[in-house]
Amino acid sequence: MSEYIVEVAALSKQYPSGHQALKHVDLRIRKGEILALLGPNGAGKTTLISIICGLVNPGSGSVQVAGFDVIKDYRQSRQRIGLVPQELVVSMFETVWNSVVFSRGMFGKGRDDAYLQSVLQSLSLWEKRDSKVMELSGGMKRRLLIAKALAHEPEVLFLDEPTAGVDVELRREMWRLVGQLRQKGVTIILTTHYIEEAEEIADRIGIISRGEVLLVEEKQQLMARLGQKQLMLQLQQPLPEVPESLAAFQLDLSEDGLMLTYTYDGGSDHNHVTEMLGAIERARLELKDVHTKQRSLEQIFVSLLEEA
Ligand SMILES: Nc1ncnc2c1ncn2[C@@H]1O[C@H](COP(=O)(O)OP(=O)(O)OP(=O)(O)O)[C@@H](O)[C@H]1O
Repeated sequence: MSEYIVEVAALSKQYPSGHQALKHVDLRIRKGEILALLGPNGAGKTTLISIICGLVNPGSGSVQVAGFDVIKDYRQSRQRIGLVPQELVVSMFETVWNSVVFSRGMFGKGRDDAYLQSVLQSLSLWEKRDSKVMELSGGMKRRLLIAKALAHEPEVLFLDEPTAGVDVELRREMWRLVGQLRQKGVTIILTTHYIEEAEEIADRIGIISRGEVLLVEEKQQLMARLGQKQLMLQLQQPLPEVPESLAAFQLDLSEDGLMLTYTYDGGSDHNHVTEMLGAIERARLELKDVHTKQRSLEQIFVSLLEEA
């Protein structure tokens, strides 16, 4: 058995308009991971997800889900996938309960009311089971989309911008659910414009720009490799300028003279923090407080896109 649940190889897609939305994309998604796909508007994320879910025809290349080709073995591969789309695609006159029953049936799964009840409960929709979709609030409709995507017990869940326009509380709730699903072994792929979210929740980060995958890397590794760190030293007494003996460390002195900042490479084993602190002591500078700051995923993302 392969350790990958989704395997995309040499995938290219040109829309009839002539727009090349994907260029030779290779991507392998591991069973049970949470992969966040980041990229600016129009980068090709939705196109990629739609091809994996069998909704858009690939131009060239191949896509397999659990070993099944998304074209040749469409039903087999699609059965394993739950998709939470960006936009609402639900009949407004249907009740909540009927719409999840329908979603389950669509993939040939036998009826299992106890399971569907647990899905609705985990999304705080059980009380609304007899309500029509049009009677739900916007946040509830979004949760219903997730319930529908989970109705047939998929192995892989795609969440395309799940938290766009969603309030903070619901967003928290969604991430809690994503965490629970992952514990059950569900693989989760999400696209988001909220990079702090990806930073918090993802195991790996993929960055897409102009139809190309720029990188796919473990989040921890990416943060360590590209995340500069800063050590900030708050002084007891203001300094008029950085002392000569500390020049080698290229410290930055704040305008009020009370803060020295040392910036170093967070991923390198060879930083000079210890030497710098020794030099501070020899210069007889008294410290009031010390704290560190790490460059965020958002800053890393922006600079990677600029480079590209
Ligand atoms: N059906 C279509 N016909 C022609 N061009 C399309 C079609 N769908 C998408 N595109 C184009 O393909 C490119 C990629 O779009 P896609 O929706 O995949 O991007 P995205 O990364 O999901 O963007 P966003 O973050 O805005 O959702 C865009 O330039 C878009 O205009």
